[in-house]
Amino acid sequence: MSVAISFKDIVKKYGDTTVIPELSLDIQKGEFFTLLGPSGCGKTTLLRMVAGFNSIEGGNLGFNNKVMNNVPPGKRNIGMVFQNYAIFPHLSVSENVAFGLQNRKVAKGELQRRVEEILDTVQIEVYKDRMPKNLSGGQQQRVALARAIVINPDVLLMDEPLSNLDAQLRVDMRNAIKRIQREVGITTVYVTHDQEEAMAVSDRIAVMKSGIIQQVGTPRDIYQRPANLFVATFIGRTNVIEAKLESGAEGEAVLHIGSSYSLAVPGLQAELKSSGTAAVKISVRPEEFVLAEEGAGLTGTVVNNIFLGLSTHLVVALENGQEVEIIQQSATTEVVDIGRKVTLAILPGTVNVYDAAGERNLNRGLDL
Ligand SMILES: Nc1ncnc2c1ncn2[C@@H]1O[C@H](COP(=O)(O)OP(=O)(O)OP(=O)(O)O)[C@@H](O)[C@H]1O
Repeated sequence: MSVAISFKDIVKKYGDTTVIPELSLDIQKGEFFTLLGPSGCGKTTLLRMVAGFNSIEGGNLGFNNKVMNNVPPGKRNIGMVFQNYAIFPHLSVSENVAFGLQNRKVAKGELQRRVEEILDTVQIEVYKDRMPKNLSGGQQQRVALARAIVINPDVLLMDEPLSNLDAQLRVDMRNAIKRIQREVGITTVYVTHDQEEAMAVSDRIAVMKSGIIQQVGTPRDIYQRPANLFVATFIGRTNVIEAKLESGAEGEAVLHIGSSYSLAVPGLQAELKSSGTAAVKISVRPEEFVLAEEGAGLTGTVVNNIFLGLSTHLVVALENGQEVEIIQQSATTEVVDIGRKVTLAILPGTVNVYDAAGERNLNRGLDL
C-alpha cells in the first residue's frame, strides 16, 4: 500500500540551529519525488524525518493524513536504499532479499514466491545464490533495492543510491530504478545532488537551498521555467544577461538586450512600473540561442568552438565582453570559426525574465 506524504510547516533544529524553517510539501501516492539541492541544503534531514530517524521540532508529518511525528521507525513500513548498499555480507543474494520477510514471519511458500518475483523485477535472478562480495557495485545496489521493496513498503526512501557507481552504470541503474518504481508503484522519495539524475527519474522535483524549497515541479517545468535564478543556474547550464524591459509601441513589453537586440515578450506588461521601464535579468539556455541574420540579434565574436559529435558548443563574447555559451546540433550546422562575428537570436517563447535580484521569474504562469 502506497501512501501520500505531507509536510505541514515542518521545522528541524539541531540544538539552537534551525536547518529547516517551516517547510510545507505534498507528495502524492505512487509518485517518484526527488529532493534536489547542493550539499548541506537539508535533503537527508527531510528524508530521515520521513523514516523516523530525526525528531521534528515543529509542524506535522503525515502519511495519508495520519500524523506520523512520533511513530517509531519500525512501525512506519518503509523501504530504504542508501549509497553504501548496506547488504549483509554473510548472506547470499536471495537470503538478503528474504531477510525482511522472515522478520515479518511470512510463510515459506509465500516467501519463496515473493523473493523470486522481486529478483526477477530487479533482474538479478541469475545471481540468487551468489555472495555479495562476488557482485559488482551495480548488482549489489539491485540487491539492496530488491530487499527494500520485497516487504511491500508504503514508502521507498533512496539517499544518493547511485553515488558509488561509475558514470555509465549510474545511467543504466537510474533507468532500472525508474522502470522498477513504475512497475511496483511505491511512493518514492529520492535524494540526489545530481540534477541530470533527478530529471531522468522523477515525476516531480523539489529544488532546495538552505532548508527552503525554491521550486516544486516536473523536470520540464523546472528546466524551462525556473522560479528564480538559483534554480535556473543549478539545473542545467544557462546564460544570465542583464536587460531592460520597456513598453513597446503597442503597449506590449519589449526586452532590450545589449545595444541592438529587442524582443517582444508577451504577458509581462503588468511588470512595468509607471515609468514604463524595469531593469531585469534574463536566463537563456545554450540551446535557446540560434545564429541569426546580421541586425536580428545580439552581436558578438566567437572565442571558442568545441565539436562534441552530437552538438557543437560555441563561446561567444558579446559587445560588453560577457561570454555566453551556445549549443548547436552538429548535423545541421558547420563549426563556426574562432574570430568570426556572429549574431545571436533567442528562440521565441524560451526566454525567462527575472527581477533585478533574480528572485522572481516574471514569466511564471505563462504556458510552456
Ligand atoms: N546531527 C546533526 N547535528 C547538527 N547539524 C546537522 C546534523 N545533521 C545535519 N546537520 C546540518 O544540517 C544541514 C543539512 O544537512 P543534510 O545532511 O540534511 O544536507 P544534505 O542536503 O543532505 O547534504 P549532502 O548532499 O551533503 O548529504 C547541514 O548544514 C548540516 O551540517
